[in-house]
Amino acid sequence: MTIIVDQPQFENEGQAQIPNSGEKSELVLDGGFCIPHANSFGHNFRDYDVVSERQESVENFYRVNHINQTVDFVKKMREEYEKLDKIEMSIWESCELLNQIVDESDPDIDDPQIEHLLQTAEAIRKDYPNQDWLHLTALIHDLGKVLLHPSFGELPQWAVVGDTFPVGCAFDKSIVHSKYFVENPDYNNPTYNSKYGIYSKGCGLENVMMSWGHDDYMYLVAKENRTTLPSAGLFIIRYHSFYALHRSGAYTHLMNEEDVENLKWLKIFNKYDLYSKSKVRVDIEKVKPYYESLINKYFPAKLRW
Ligand SMILES: O[C@H]1[C@H](O)[C@@H](O)[C@H](O)[C@@H](O)[C@H]1O
Ligand SMILES: [Fe+2]
Ligand SMILES: [Fe+2]
Repeated sequence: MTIIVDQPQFENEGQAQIPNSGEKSELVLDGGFCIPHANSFGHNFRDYDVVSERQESVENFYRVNHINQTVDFVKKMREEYEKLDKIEMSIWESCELLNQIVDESDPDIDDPQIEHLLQTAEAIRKDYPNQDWLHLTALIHDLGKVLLHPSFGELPQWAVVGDTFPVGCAFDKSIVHSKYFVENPDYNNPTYNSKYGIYSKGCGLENVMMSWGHDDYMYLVAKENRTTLPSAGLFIIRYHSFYALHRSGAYTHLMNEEDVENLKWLKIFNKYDLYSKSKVRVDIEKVKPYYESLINKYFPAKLRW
């Protein structure tokens, strides 16, 4: 299959690997996908400053998030959730659980999350029909938001949703509402507030501690339950909220070669994650058998969470 790249920043970076087939081919971005002009509230996507009914609460969300996401907090969360001792549940069951949850950080959507999962997955499936791992990645990318549910410790919104960023090195200006980092205890700590902080050039994102939330948690669940998804799928799950990297190009000095390859897929995925958010409903019962077959292919029947 030969498809063409239409995004300039990829032009000189060589060709991207199709993880499942092992063959090299060119990638099409937006394989026909139409990017809408406005979100479901009639505003631009990811406009965090426009006056809207959600602006104030979203800004307040980021204030609390930026103050509390510290190196110590992330270490504690990783230790707690690595145990995977909360519940046993299938992927589909967790999709249904997510239906009760609304994300307070998102200026573009206030629908139940299962709509967003299916809208993303169906949109990407249409443009990349042969990449079934990408369809499943889209379906599960936000499942880590179950952390908001009482069975998972009912974490506060600031510890589950919103954009993510590295802790242990300087907070970048491109992070949404970055002014609130001045109140973060790590902000004035010389060990943590330089460009590299506790990291080194090209150390690889897997060695970087990200702010704790649904991305890192779902990555952990998928990996520890031995998913057979390719590394690009796991990368998308783990870094899809890292807008400072995939949108603004910050923190690239921490990436290694594998990150550079995987980032190409994340950039493709992001278009569907962001711009498929709409009021158009997907017929869940109709598409369920297809996604169940993918879940069986890439995951065990029950997962430890
Ligand atoms: O508010 C949204 C939402 O929480 C998404 O799930 C996350 O991936 C985005 O990065 C964030 O901006
Ligand atoms: Fe997300
Ligand atoms: Fe999402």
